[in-house]
Amino acid sequence: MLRTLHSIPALIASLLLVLVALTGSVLSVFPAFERAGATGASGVDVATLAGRVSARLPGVETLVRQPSGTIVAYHMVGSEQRASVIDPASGEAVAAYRPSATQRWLKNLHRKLLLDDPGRVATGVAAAFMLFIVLSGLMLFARRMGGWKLLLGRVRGNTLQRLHNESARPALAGLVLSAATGLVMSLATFGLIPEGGDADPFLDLRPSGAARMALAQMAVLQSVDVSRLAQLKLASPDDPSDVIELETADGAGVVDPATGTWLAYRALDGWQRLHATVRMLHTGEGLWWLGLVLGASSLAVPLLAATGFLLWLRRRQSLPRLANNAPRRDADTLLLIGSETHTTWGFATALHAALTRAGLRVHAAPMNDIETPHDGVRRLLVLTATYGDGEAPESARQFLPRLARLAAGTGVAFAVLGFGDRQFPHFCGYAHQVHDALAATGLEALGETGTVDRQSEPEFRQWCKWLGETLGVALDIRYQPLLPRTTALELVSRIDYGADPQTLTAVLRFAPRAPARGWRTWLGLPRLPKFETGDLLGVVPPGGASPRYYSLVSAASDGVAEICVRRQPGGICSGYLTGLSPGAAIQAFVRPHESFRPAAGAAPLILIGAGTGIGPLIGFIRHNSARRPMHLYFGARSAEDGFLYRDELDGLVDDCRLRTLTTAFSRSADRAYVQDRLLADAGRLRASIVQGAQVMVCGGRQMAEGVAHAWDRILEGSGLSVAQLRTQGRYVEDVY
Ligand SMILES: Cc1cc2nc3c(=O)[nH]c(=O)nc-3n(C[C@H](O)[C@H](O)[C@H](O)COP(=O)(O)O)c2cc1C
Repeated sequence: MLRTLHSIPALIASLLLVLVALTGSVLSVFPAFERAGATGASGVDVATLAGRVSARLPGVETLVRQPSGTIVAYHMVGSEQRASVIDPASGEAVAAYRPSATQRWLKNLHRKLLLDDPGRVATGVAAAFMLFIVLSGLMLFARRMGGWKLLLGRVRGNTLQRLHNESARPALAGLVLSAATGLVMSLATFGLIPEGGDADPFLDLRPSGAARMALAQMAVLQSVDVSRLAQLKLASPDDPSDVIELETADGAGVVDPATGTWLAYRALDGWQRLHATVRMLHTGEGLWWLGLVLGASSLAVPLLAATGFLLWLRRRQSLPRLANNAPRRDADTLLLIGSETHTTWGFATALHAALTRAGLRVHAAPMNDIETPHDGVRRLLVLTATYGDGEAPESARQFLPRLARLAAGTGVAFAVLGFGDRQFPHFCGYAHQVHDALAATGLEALGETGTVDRQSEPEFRQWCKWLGETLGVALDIRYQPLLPRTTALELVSRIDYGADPQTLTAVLRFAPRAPARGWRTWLGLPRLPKFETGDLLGVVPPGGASPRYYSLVSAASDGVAEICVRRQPGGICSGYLTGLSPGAAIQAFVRPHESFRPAAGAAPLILIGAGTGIGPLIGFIRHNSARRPMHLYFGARSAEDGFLYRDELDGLVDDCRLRTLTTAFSRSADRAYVQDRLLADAGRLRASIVQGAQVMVCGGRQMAEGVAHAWDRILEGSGLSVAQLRTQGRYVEDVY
């Protein structure tokens, strides 16, 4: 709900917001410029200034201090009124005062869209929208990050999500301030909040005598520093009954020209002070640096509007259209889905179709729509993703609070399948919470919570198989992940490792397949898709339905797509790839894997891999032209069997791209695993981590679990843990 509310106004108001924000950004620069050009008047009191100016400009009527500090005198020359910029040190007019026409035009555009009241209303509404969007966006962002305390943590998600959130974060405070102060100013314009200063005007005040005191001698004027001056209107020389009017940052009053003392004075009331402060905070007039900060924040608005719109569009497009969704009242099975970026819906759709084909009446709905199941419901199936720090995704946010209010169910069995990512400390944490909460209401659990890591299709199928067996129905799952457009790649070289042809490992290098002829060849096309080392190459074997993913060793800038593939017994895709000869072509696509990249900076990298897991790690080392300290722990069967990239690694050590290479061979006399090598180097590794090192692990799940366990031992007593490092993005894995 919040998300929808958050997107729709963003869509409607985005153009208006962008216009108001951009004009605000440009306007924010003026106070800084004016401030730079203003002649300083610090330490001078108003009496001295007025004395100096009246000596130099006998026809002076009014002195005005601009928020930038510039003093402007309005004075008569003959019968003509002029405005001049004054040098406070001498009282001399140094230039004619000409306010910028561009600035005035921009202000009109910013405040009222060059219209009158309708424009003012529109910009007022825009300010209110902006405030709403920024505050609701902030709440969503905090939830996604796992709480307010983690607001400054590492932003995760795809490129678009990260671009949106990372550009929003530094701009948020500035945008809240701009929008809130803009809103207050608009409300005041339309009289919806008081402006203050309602007291009666000063009327009929007369000088106490005919003789006038010299301005420089007047006590009241002496007591006001020029930096507090707003306006000083002098008494007319031709009218003996005229008085002096003085407005300062603190109040306004009338000064007796005969004595230089107050005839009347009134300090600003609370509302006037509030509006003065709000105006200063909004415009930066009088606080130029804040103006620049707010202007810079507003620059983020077009980017946020564009990325927010694209994210909203993506979410809409990925919403499923469920065929044959049974009405809730007829259903015997409830299928509840907790999802944020909708991939879980793809799995739910396949399960829904299979259960329906098996003869069940299935009603699928977002988890937030939970209601007390009616009498005909026999089973409740929950498929949910996890976000933040083990928390609910958007469409499940209301689930647990609502469940707590529902009547305890009977005769309903339930099963929960979690979708998550093992790289997060609370893998499928929310699914586990849901399981426990359902069990606590007295429902019967069909089994333990199932989990699916990174949308793994085999793991999903395995759970469905278990579910089918448990329910006693045959489930024919026809899950079809939506595949991106594929590119034809041609195998240009291969190097084989391993003694046993059944389990050999091949390093395969592909280049984009050039069309036989045509304009694309002339233009130097085709090209490789964009990818970085560590991204995944998705390959669909001929006749296969779903892709297998291989970590990319190379980056697109290397001109080839290089992967390491181990032939798995019975593996369709690995068998297909390791059976290719140079010249053969495959269809492939790239899936970014942004969380598996070396962090920016020069901190050491500790790379740990076994078997084909060395692939992306050697890719990072190859690209280490800055000679950042990199240490590789590599595990294989033996120096003769499975020691991938052996010669190249020696070269990389000589070249200092790789500082240290530590090997662990599981089938040699000195039998060891990478974990053993890590534990042997515990002291050095702990020191490295304390200095900010990042750990990158790539390989099979068992190895990764053993390595994480070893690291927890290594970090004992350091005040750090693998879980903490993961949250900081300093312990990342590519596990299969
Ligand atoms: C910002 C963010 C936070 C995440 N937090 C977790 C987490 O704490 N635990 C977990 O197992 N998975 C986490 N994930 C992974 C998602 O749960 C996983 O990708 C899931 O398949 C997404 O499903 P959906 O597309 O239906 O929302 C997170 C993903 C993102 C983008």
